[in-house]
Amino acid sequence: MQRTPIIAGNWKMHKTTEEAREFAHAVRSLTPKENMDTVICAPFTSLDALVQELEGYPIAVGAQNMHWEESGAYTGEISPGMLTSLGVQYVIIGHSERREYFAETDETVNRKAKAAFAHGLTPIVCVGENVEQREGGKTKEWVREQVLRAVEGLSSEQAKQLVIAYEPIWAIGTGKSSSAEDAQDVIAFIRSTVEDGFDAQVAAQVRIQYGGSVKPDNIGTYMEQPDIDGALVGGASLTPESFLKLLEGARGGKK
Ligand SMILES: O=C[C@H](O)COP(=O)(O)O
Repeated sequence: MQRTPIIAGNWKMHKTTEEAREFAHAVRSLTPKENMDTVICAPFTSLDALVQELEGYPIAVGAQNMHWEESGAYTGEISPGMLTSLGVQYVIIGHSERREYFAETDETVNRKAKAAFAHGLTPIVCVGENVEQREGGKTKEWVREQVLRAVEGLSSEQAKQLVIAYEPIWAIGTGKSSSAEDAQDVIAFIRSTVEDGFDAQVAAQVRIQYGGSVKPDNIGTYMEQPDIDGALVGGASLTPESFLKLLEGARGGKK
């Protein structure tokens, strides 16, 4: 099964709208078109500008969160329909920073994943263990639970289109990336978990990224792994130079 690799930048809480426009100008015509999905997940305030600046170029735009309801008394929240009306195509759901600082739970992740599909958005669902869980040998047990709770109630057709990002929390923003072999091991396990939740066909199609201190000089080693279909990248996605080098490095790893 040939899966299209997907590289997504997650800008987190970085860049004004003007800075986002400048970035888009710098990268749009240089981004490789063939056989790779490229996404920038930006703060809400830059989404509209990015969609406009990147129209006709091979870079899709994603949000970093959303609410699951269509509308209502949820001060400060953004609905799925608000995102699609801008032309946003992806949404990160359940990033560990949202789970840690903003009370995101497996239940809200599941609601958001369903809402994303109901609106034609592709969810990038994040899972991953913390350092205590890793050291206690609990990584697989933990991510299995996160994955199964996230996909509960999705149809097989939806699950096939899902993107899962495996991001060990201890590797995020620390410079301590997981080895490519360790990441492959957990990601193959996540794929078998999807098979348990659905079937082998769904598991063969779901795309699973690695995230956590991915840089231009190590992305190729992840992309060489059979079950790793891309990366969710924070810090190294913030400058046009580094972002373009990531894409180059990713292409080199997936021949
Ligand atoms: O969403 C991205 C991850 O949190 C990874 O961030 P990082 O590449 O800065 O380690």
